[in-house]
Amino acid sequence: MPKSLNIALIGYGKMGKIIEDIALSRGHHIGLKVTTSNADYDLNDLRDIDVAIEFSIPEAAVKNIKKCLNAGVPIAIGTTGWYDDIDEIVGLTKEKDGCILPATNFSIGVNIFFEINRHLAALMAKQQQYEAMITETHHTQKKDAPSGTAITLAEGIIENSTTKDRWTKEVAELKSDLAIKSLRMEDVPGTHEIVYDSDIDSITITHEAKSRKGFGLGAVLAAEFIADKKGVYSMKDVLAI
Ligand SMILES: NC(=O)C1=CN([C@@H]2O[C@H](COP(=O)(O)OP(=O)(O)OC[C@H]3O[C@@H](n4cnc5c(N)ncnc54)[C@H](OP(=O)(O)O)[C@@H]3O)[C@@H](O)[C@H]2O)C=CC1
Ligand SMILES: O=C(O)C1=N[C@H](C(=O)O)C[C@H](O)C1
Repeated sequence: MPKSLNIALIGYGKMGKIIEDIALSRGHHIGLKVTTSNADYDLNDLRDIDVAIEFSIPEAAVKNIKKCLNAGVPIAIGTTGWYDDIDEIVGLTKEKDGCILPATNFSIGVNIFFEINRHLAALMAKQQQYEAMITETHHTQKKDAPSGTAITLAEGIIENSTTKDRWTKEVAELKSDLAIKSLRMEDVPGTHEIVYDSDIDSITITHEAKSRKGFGLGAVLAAEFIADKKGVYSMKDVLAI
């Protein structure tokens, strides 16, 4: 068992509640829960906190991350849809000698899927008869589209591709565009599919979350990993992949 931690759950919705159960089952304590009712919490509320786990809303994530950095509390960040500000947050982390671990997806399976995606994209770089497309499907309450995971998958393809140089929503207008299609359906925790299609055949790889438990477990593993660290980490560090 890891050292028992006093954890702040910043965002206590669908994910926050699952993370609470997993954290308690691993011997941790929840010292602070933040929702809209106490979103104005301050540095004093973070005083005895060992590590924070942030699963809130895209508009609130940056403010929450800054509060943790100013309080010297390491933070694992699950919220998606705020990544335009990542450079500022990485800069602030260095300036404050703080610790962050952002992940568009904390599940172990998805992080293995990210590696498979990069490898497949590198193989496909020489096979230009195949056209790539990403589809993500999520529950109807999801606020952002495309999903953070789909954007990470797209970045993995673009880095390894000789033809794709940007991702686009829904349709590829140019040959150099990689389309991400977003579907919303009742109760789907998160499914990501990449299709390489040609006139002759198609290759599809899919990750389908059966519940939110995998995201929650990964977030707690990440919090345990960063609790005594400084710097900028990813799930690759946690899983040593
Ligand atoms: N990285 C990953 O592995 C995963 C990421 N996510 C992402 O995590 C985020 C949260 O998902 P989910 O739990 O499903 O969402 P929910 O809508 O179920 O929960 C959001 C929570 O954030 C709270 N909140 C709202 N405003 C603030 C604020 N200013 N400060 C702190 N908390 C606030 C809400 O409060 P109230 O209860 O009062 O409304 C609620 O408790 C999303 O961005 C989602 O995309 C989701 C799953 C996995
Ligand atoms: O909002 C969600 O639910 C999820 N969000 C993350 C994302 O945007 O990729 C991760 C997961 O797919 C569930």
